[in-house]
Amino acid sequence: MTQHIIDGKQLVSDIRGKLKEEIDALAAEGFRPGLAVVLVGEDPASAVYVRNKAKACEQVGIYSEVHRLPAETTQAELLDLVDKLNRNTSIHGILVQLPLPKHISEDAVIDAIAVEKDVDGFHPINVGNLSIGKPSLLPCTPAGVIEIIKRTGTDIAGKRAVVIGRSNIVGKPVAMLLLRENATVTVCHSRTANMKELCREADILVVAIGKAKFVTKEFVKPGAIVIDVGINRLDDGKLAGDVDFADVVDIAGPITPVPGVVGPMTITMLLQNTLQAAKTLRG
Ligand SMILES: Nc1nc(=O)c2c([nH]1)NC[C@@H]1CN(c3ccc(C(=O)N[C@@H](CCC(=O)O)C(=O)O)cc3)C=[N+]21
Repeated sequence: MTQHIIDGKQLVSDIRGKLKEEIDALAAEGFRPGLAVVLVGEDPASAVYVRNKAKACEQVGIYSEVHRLPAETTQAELLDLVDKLNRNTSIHGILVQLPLPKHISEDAVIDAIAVEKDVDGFHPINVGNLSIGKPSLLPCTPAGVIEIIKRTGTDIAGKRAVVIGRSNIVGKPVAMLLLRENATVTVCHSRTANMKELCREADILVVAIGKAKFVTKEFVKPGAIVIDVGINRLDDGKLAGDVDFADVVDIAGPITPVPGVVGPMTITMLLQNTLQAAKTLRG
């Protein structure tokens, strides 16, 4: 019984295939979307993601450039680069990889990115537009989560959705997007009482808490959709999600394994955002 395990490869290749068609059509008109990725310092995990992003861009025909800056880069130097990228007309998306070294204010850097080029959807204007239901660039992981749920064939409207985690980059925006799809949304966090009982009410359970194998079968209603956003490196070097997959897989409905679905979908949504930004900026 594995047909309810969501196939990330299939999902991602479907969407990237459609993006490529659209990008090829733009190329025929002499226009090419461009993404700039900025990496400050030497975090090895970040280096892997940045390489994956560049590879994905190449796959669909998006121009990409990676700016690797030393860990000692000052905030002023980084802001100067962001300013140049804001004014560079062949760049339509700017992603500054987080976290940044402690001497640089992430807020200051995010605020400096042109709203139209903010393909992470982290700028306060994009966050605000999401929350009041106006068009905006959506944060990639949350947008990917909604896309995954929709592609299971589920009608989100009227469903009970529970999100575990309330971060600005995943939990809160996922809750906003589920609300926009007319789910009834509950957000759980470290101070939530009766978390298992609340989660067991969920038709859709999204887990972004950052604790390996936190969610066991006592959290899951039989047949519920389980989306695991966690990526935790275990002592043995393997990756594990926030969901104890082996424990939950037999009781859950459609479920995402880690690695394989949410991560690659995040990158796919980054490609989609870059295309969207490019079309907007082109006018
Ligand atoms: N400004 C900014 N935007 C981000 O979107 C951003 C960021 N900073 N900082 C770091 C996190 C992390 N992140 C991932 C994206 C894809 C995978 C991914 O594709 N993971 C593969 C496995 C990769 C592996 O083997 O390590 C998977 O889950 O199947 C993982 C993590 C984006 N992030």
